[in-house]
Amino acid sequence: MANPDGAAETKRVFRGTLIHATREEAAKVLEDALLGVDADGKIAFIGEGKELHRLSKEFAFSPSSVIQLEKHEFFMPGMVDTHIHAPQYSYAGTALDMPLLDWLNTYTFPVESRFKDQNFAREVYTQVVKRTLRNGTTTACYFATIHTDSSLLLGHIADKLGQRALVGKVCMDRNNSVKHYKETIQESLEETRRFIAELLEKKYALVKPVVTPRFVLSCSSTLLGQLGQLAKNNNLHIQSHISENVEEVKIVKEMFPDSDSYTDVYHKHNLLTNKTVMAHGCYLSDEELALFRETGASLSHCPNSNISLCSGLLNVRNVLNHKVKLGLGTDVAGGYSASMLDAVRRALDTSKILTVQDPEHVTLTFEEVFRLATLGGSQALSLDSQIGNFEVGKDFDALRVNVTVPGGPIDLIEHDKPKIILEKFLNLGDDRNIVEVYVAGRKVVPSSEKLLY
Ligand SMILES: O=c1[nH]c(=O)c2nc[nH]c2[nH]1
Ligand SMILES: [Zn+2]
Repeated sequence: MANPDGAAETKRVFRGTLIHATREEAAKVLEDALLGVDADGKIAFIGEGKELHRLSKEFAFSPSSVIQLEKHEFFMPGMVDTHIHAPQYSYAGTALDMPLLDWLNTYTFPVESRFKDQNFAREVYTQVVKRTLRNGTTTACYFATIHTDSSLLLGHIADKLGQRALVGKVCMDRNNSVKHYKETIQESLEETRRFIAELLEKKYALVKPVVTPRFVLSCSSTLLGQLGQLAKNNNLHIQSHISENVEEVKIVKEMFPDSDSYTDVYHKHNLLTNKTVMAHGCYLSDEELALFRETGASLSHCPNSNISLCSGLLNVRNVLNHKVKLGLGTDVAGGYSASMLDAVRRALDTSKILTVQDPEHVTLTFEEVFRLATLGGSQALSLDSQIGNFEVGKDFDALRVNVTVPGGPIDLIEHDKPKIILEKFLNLGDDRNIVEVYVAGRKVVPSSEKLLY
C-alpha cells in the first residue's frame, strides 16, 4: 500500500465520532469522521465519511478495512498527566492526614528511600505504568527517586509498555528527616549526568529525561544553579514544585531574602524555561505569573493533591488570563488517584469552590477542563507539536471511549448528543469505558505485551 507521495503507508483507518480540543474550540466534535494512521503512528489524514472513496484512493487503503466505531463510541486524544510521582503509587490512597512538609518527612521520604531496591522499584513502576495507561494517560511526566538505576528502570518499563514519558531522577542534597535519602551536590550532579546519558543512549522513541530538582527546600542554591546550567546546555526539560503550601512559601522567603519571589528563585537559577513544568503554584502572585508567561514556563494543576494535603486552591482562570501554559496532574500520592479523569473532576470542583467563595469568579466549563487534560497538558510539556489533539502529522495518541460498555458505570437514557456523552464520560466514566488506548499508533490497551527483563 505505497502512498502516492512516498509518505508512510496507511496502517489503520477509523470511522466515527472524534472529539478533541483546538485553540479555537475547547471540545470540537467531528461526527462520521475518517481518521487514517500511518505506519509511523502518525495521523495521515482526517476527513468526512462521505469522502471515503476519494480518500481510499489517495491514501491507498481498502474501504472494507475501515474500522467502524459503534454508536456510543468516540475517539478523544490521550490524556497528559503533567505531574506524577511513580514511587508514591505504592501508598496511593493512604497517608493524607498531614500538611505537605510533615507529610514529606513522615511518609514520602521513608517510602522513596526504599527504591534503592530495584526489585521493589520494578514491581511498583510496572503497576503504576499499567494502571495509568489503562486509565487513559498516554503521556506522563514522572518524578522517580534519587536512585539512578531504579529511575532508568522506570524509563525501561514505560518504553516496554508503550507509554510516552518524561522521567526524572530526583535531585535533593538537603533533607534532615531520613538519613540516607539525600545526596551530596557532587553525587546529585554526577548521577543526574549518568541518568541523562544512559537514558538517551537507549534511544527510546517516546521516553526522555527531565531534570528534576525536588523543590527549593530540598536543594542548595549551588545544586539548583548547576542543574539549571545542565538543562540549558543540553536543552532538557525541567520539572519541580512551586508555591504549593503557605509554610513552604514562608520558608523559601526566609532562605532567599534577596529574591523577589519563589518564582524569582528558580528564575535566578536558570530553571524557568519554555521546557519547564512546575507543579501546584497555588500562591503565585500576578507578577510571578507574568514571569512564567515571559519565560514560557508552565504550571501543572494538581487539584486532588491540593485538596488532600489541604495545601490550597489554584485559580486556574487567573492563570489562563495570564496566558500561562497549564496542564493537569494527578500528583500521586499527595493526590490519591492515579486517574486523569479524577484530576478533571477535582479541577472542576476546585473551580466551583472558588465561585462559591467569589461569585464573580468565572467557573471553568467541562469543555475547558477537557482541553487542559489533553491539549493543555501537551502545551505544558512543550510536546504540542507532536501530541494533544487530532491534527494531521501529529502522533496518534488516542482513547477509544465506549460509554455503554456492559457492566460499566454510565446509563444512557436517550439519543444523547456527543457533547453530552463526553460530559457523562468525564464526570461518571472510568477505565471500563476506555476500551482501547493508542500511543503513537500502537495499541497499548488492551496489550499483549509481556514484560521481560
Ligand atoms: O505534592 C508534593 N509531593 C512531593 O513529593 C513533593 N516534594 C516536594 N514538594 C512536593 N509536593
Ligand atoms: Zn508533586
